[in-house]
Amino acid sequence: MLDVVLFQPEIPPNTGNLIRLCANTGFRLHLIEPLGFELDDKRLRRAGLDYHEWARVRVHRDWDTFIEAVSPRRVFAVSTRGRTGYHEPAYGPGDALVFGPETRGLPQTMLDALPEAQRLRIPMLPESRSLNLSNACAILVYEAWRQLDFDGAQVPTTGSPP
Ligand SMILES: C[S@@+](CC[C@H](N)C(=O)[O-])C[C@H]1O[C@@H](n2cnc3c(N)ncnc32)[C@H](O)[C@@H]1O
Repeated sequence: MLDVVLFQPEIPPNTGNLIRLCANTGFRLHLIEPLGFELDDKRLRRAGLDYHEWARVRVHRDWDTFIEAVSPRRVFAVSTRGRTGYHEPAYGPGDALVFGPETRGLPQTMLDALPEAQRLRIPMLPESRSLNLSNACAILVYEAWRQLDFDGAQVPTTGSPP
């Protein structure tokens, strides 16, 4: 399966949504400190997460610690400053999808360290600023999972009886 990485997330409900997204798709979720909230923040708890939904969440002290612990196959930085459409890569197990903090986005140094093909952008109309973090992440997760034929899921097939 793939790894979703939230780099220094700031807003609890976004992280809450993404804990649930990852629990529902089997993607692993990594949070890179510093976080803009405590993990027991009541705004995070308000997301109503069950115990099992926390099972795939790991917190890392910093970016280097994450790289050392996980050794991702490839890193894809997802950014409004990306140059490659998010639908273009052929995703595979072990790839990491990295998303930036809500107010700042990913550091330019992180983007500069990656080849253009690993800096991904979700199309928007001209003059748009950005999507919400959890929406952007859901788009990427479902594209990657679709490419993996929704591995592990029960997928309804067209024409089957109700
Ligand atoms: C609210 S946005 C950050 C906005 C920040 N000013 C920027 O330009 O990156 C939070 C995160 O969502 C993701 N994101 C939002 N819209 C995106 C888009 N159109 N293409 C790629 N990533 C996007 C990125 O990971 C971004 O760091």
